Amino acid sequence: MRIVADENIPLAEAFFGEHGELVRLPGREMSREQVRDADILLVRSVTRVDAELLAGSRVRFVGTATIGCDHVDQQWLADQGIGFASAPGCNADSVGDYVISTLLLFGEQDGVALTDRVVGIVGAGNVGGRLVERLRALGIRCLICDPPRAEQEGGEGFTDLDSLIAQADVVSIHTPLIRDGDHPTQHLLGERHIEALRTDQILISAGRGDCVDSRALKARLARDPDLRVVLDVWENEPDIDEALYRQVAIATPHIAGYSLDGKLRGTEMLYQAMSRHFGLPLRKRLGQLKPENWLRRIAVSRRAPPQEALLLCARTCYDVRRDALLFERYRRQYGMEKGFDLMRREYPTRREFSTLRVELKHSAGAVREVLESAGFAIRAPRKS
Ligand SMILES: NC(=O)c1ccc[n+]([C@@H]2O[C@H](COP(=O)([O-])OP(=O)(O)OC[C@H]3O[C@@H](n4cnc5c(N)ncnc54)[C@H](O)[C@@H]3O)[C@@H](O)[C@H]2O)c1
Ligand SMILES: O=C(O)[C@H](O)[C@H](O)COP(=O)(O)O
Repeated sequence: MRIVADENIPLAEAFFGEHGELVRLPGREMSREQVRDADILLVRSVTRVDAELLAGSRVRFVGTATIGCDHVDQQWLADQGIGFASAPGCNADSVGDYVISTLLLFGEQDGVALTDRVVGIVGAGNVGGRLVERLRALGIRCLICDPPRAEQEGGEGFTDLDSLIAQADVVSIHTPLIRDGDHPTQHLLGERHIEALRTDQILISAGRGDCVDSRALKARLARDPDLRVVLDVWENEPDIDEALYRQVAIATPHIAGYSLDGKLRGTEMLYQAMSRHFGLPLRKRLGQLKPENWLRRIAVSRRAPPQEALLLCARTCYDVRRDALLFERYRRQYGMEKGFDLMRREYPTRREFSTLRVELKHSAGAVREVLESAGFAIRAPRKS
């Protein structure tokens, strides 16, 4: 078989190599001619997969190693009998790490404890839902706006977007890009909502760029530069609005989910789906191929102040400021459009909180509770 894969899918050779010739291509530039003779196409979110790319090709299976699927015309694939798989949840915890790093940073800057801020999560699926679990375990009050879930599960525990914006200190958006239907998310955070934000609120957007009306956001920030906005996703990536880039408090080039663990999970999920589709045996497992975190463990004593231990462990794994600084360096050196994608291609290895083993000399206590809630792997003596 001929397999065409985005060059940013790690371990594609290890997982798919035995099934045929593997051709690596830059995702944003994949053309009709390049994929015409492929049997399998493996993409990330930067390749538009539709009739224009695939009509008349030999492709029988398409996989996207991402959570988001708005770049794939799934109906067209189904109509053609082409198999399709995505990687639901693969990098959900990485996005959670990104948000927790951001909350810790602002908490430290403002001298405000994590638990003193109410966090409003818009879109509580794999990403937002898992984030809510971690934040609540940390003792943080969370509000959830997720109308499709509210409809299915009954309204209890859910709030509407207006009330969430009125009550939360942090508004964190984790919705997919949905262009039609009962609950579209394109410009979900539109001018009215953006105007309703208070200057002392924090807005985080890590779902898809089009979920926030960036023109309205730009206008608001021009009048109110103290409003803190964290943008990981943008309209018109990679050629994003430079004026907006300069206005936001933290700007990153769509890397919230870019931990090695999240990406590798995505590759393995596609391998499993592809094997099922073609009736092939599963010979490879991520456990055999995944590198260990080079920082294997960190030891914390019972005297450690829990919040300081959390800050230290979180920053040891991931600090969002590193990515904001790196993005600025790439932008200066290569310009926005090229710098945006180059940083993503050369992204330094980042590991999830869950790969850092925290050793405690005691079985229980506040430090353990906090670190476990944040998602670290705890090793402690058994309770006697
Ligand atoms: N920045 C990144 O690196 C990154 C990484 C992973 C995922 N994402 C994006 O985040 C999105 C969400 O990921 P997920 O794994 O949680 O997806 P998911 O499908 O598990 O959950 C999405 C949730 O959004 C809810 N939703 C749908 N329409 C809504 C609306 N109008 N208002 C509020 N909620 C609504 C759904 O009911 C669902 O619970 C992905 O589709 C992807 O676009 C971004
Ligand atoms: O949907 C996802 O999984 C994420 O947005 C993912 O991190 C996107 O990565 P990309 O396709 O941009 O490499």
